[in-house]
Amino acid sequence: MGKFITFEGIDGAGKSTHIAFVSDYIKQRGIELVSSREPGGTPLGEKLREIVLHEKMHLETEALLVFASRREHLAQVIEPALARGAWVISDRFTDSTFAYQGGGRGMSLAKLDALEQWVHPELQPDLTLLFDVPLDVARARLDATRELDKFEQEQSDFFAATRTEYLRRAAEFPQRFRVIDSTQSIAEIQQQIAAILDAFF
Ligand SMILES: Nc1ncnc2c1ncn2[C@@H]1O[C@H](COP(=O)(O)OP(=O)(O)OP(=O)(O)O)[C@@H](O)[C@H]1O
Ligand SMILES: Cc1cn([C@H]2C[C@H](O)[C@@H](COP(=O)(O)O)O2)c(=O)[nH]c1=O
Repeated sequence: MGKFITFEGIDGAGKSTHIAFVSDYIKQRGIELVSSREPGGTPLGEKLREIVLHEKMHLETEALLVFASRREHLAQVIEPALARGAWVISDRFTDSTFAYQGGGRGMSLAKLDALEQWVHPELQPDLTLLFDVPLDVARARLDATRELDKFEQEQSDFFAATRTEYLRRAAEFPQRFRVIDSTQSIAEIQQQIAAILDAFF
């Protein structure tokens, strides 16, 4: 069985910046690696991603769509890869749903727990890297770089609640979460990630 590593954080925290570094670090060990993302990761999931990131909808519709994308992602990509011994890294997974739809939008965590139990009762990431930054730092990074999607246009109270839920989950599941202070330089963060991975191999 392979290992499953997830990347999490509020928009602009910097998680995508470090995926190539982690990918290279793992591949250097001769390990087969599958790199993916959510929502998305499959042709159907990418169509759902477009809808989730750009259409307004009821918060529970949003949660159901991200879990639908995840079900397909698990069936088509994650589970077969892990079963053949490959490692999988995913830019976001279920912690994002708890943080964004639960924390940010205020959806019942009990309903999200039920969806998680339905969609992946057995599977949890082996390691979750949570990139944590104050909201103003994340916002400044996003404003400097790109056109903002539906979530990125949310106000600071949404991201404050999202970040709080992430940190709550990190405290709840300390065995798999590693919280990275993402205000550090990219080089410092990579050093920290390398130490985390060295301990994990
Ligand atoms: N530690 C850092 N110091 C300075 N700038 C950074 C740092 N990390 C990332 N950035 C810059 O911030 C911007 C956003 O980074 P990135 O796209 O990795 O964020 P993200 O958390 O993946 O966002 P999203 O979830 O919205 O995709 C990029 O321009 C990136 O170069
Ligand atoms: C998996 C997942 C994602 N989201 C949100 C979080 C982000 O704003 C976008 C994905 O964009 P990224 O820049 O590629 O990280 O989708 C969500 O609200 N719920 C989820 O479960």
